[in-house]
Amino acid sequence: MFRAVKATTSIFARFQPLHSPSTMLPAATKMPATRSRRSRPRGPPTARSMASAATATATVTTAASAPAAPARPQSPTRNEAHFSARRFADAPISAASKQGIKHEFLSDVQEATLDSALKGLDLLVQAKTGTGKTLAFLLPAVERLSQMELANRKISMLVLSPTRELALQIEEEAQALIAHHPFKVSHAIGGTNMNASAKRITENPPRILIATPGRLVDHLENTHGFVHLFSDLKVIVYDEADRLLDQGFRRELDKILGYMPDKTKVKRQALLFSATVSEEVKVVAKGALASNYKFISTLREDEINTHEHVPQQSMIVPFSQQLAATLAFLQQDRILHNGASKAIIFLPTARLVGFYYEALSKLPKGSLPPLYEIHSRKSQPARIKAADQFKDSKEGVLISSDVTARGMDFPGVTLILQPGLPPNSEQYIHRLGRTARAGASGRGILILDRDESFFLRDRTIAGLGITPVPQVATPGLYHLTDAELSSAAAEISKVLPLVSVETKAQAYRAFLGVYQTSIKGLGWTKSDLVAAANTFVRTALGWTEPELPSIEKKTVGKMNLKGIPGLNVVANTVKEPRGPPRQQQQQQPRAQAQRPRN
Ligand SMILES: Nc1ncnc2c1ncn2[C@@H]1O[C@H](COP(=O)(O)OP(=O)(O)OP(=O)(O)O)[C@@H](O)[C@H]1O
Repeated sequence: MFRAVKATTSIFARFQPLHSPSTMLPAATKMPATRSRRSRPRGPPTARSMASAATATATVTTAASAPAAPARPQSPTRNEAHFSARRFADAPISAASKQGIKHEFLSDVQEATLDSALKGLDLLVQAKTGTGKTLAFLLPAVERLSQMELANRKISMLVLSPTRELALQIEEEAQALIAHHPFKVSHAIGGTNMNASAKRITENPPRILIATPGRLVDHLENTHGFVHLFSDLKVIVYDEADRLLDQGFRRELDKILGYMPDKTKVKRQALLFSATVSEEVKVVAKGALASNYKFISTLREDEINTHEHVPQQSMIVPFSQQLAATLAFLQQDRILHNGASKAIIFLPTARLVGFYYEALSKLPKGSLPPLYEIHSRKSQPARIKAADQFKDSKEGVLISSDVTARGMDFPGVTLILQPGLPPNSEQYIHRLGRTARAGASGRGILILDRDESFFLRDRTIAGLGITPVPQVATPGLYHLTDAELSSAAAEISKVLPLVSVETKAQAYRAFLGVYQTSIKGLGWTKSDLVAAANTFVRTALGWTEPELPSIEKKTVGKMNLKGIPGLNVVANTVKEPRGPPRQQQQQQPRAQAQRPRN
């Protein structure tokens, strides 16, 4: 088993104040600088890490309108670079692939897997978020295809992705890699026109297909000739393998594999990659792997978890103040990264994303960087547009559900905010992994109500070194004084009346739906849940109507809250509201069917 030995020095110097503030607000701050190329024990900074370091070294001046300045993080981070000393130029790969790769050194996971993958072995691979797993599976697979006799007009490589955005991102990376190969790549993802993708794929079959499971099953079952395209499949990749193998996708995966050629007749390679691979996943994964498969982890023996190198903090505030705390941290991040603050706020459901987005958009113009919103209730073109705009933005705030929590590579993200209970420790880690990618730095803050604080005692989470957000300015940490929280709360109280009643009602129902799945951990009874939601709607969402938002009888039943007093239960509407098209629902995992959509 490969276990990489990593450089222990940070590629970033500590945050250093340039000079003291001459006013109440600090004047300027120097952000982390990269170590000189000479002093790097391993590969040099890449274009991307250079770019993010350049951003990070910008001098920071506070805006006049900004709140009291945060203490400058003195970077307790030991943000390691995950690059090996092996150059792509020296790797046993084709000139065509070399031309398509823009990096100089292989990352640790690329180095650790290349030789085994080139031999055609099945692999189960675990490596930290943002360390180049995509190229680690694309490169050897493309190399092997380039040396094989391939049947004409067949798909030779299938990459499965749990989300549409990730599928498109993988396609883009594959496109760059194969630019000098005689291969084509295409996608099959939900939320797009089924007939158009059927035509595109069957009329001109790509050598590589990137697909989300739901849409792929749809094509296999309904598109004439589709199954036949896979009769010579050579490689199947499961990106975010643990997610694909969990209950939510199990049925789709079984169907997909049922349509693929018999492995004993057509030999194919399986590559399973993720940042989180639990012992249970290892057991389930065996079903997708040959018996002589290799498990490769680039985590060191002493690394208890995947992301402890990103400084993380937690803040306990009542539900009613979580939005205000979120705003205060966004403002601090803006001061710290003058003109280059890129934050993501992760929320557990589409409706709560909608509420945060609407509320924050009502703040006076210029209060925050541009806001973007992504969740499953947005149309696919709107999701793609928001993801692209946030990727390309110099500064911005993305408010998102978990549809972007895995795999998405948004450059230069400085802060991950997680208000409210994350679904589980794996999801916390993947969300956090949207920052500090490819050797860059970044931070995370988890904002919990006291009742949600049990999450911090989860075995994995407890091992991550999460430190509390101090209530006084403290070097090296984001902080939140009572005055700052009150000031943000005052700003929020002005915008809540501007948020639509429907948005608030939907967020209220989403709260009930999400928290009912965690009442055991929260130590709540069903009555406690209803009481918490009823307080939440008035204090956090600013609901001022005399009657609470209504909930249909059938929804109450689905939430297991029948007979619990305190809800405004109404009869079911006669006609079922029309759901989104079938393919748009396919990423909704079955195991979470009781939870509201994300
Ligand atoms: N050898 C390399 N040198 C420098 N940068 C690299 C290298 N390989 C990949 N990258 C860049 O690192 C970033 C993260 O890569 P990628 O998205 O593949 O990470 P990942 O490990 O799959 O992350 P996640 O676990 O979040 O899915 C991308 O911007 C990619 O272009």
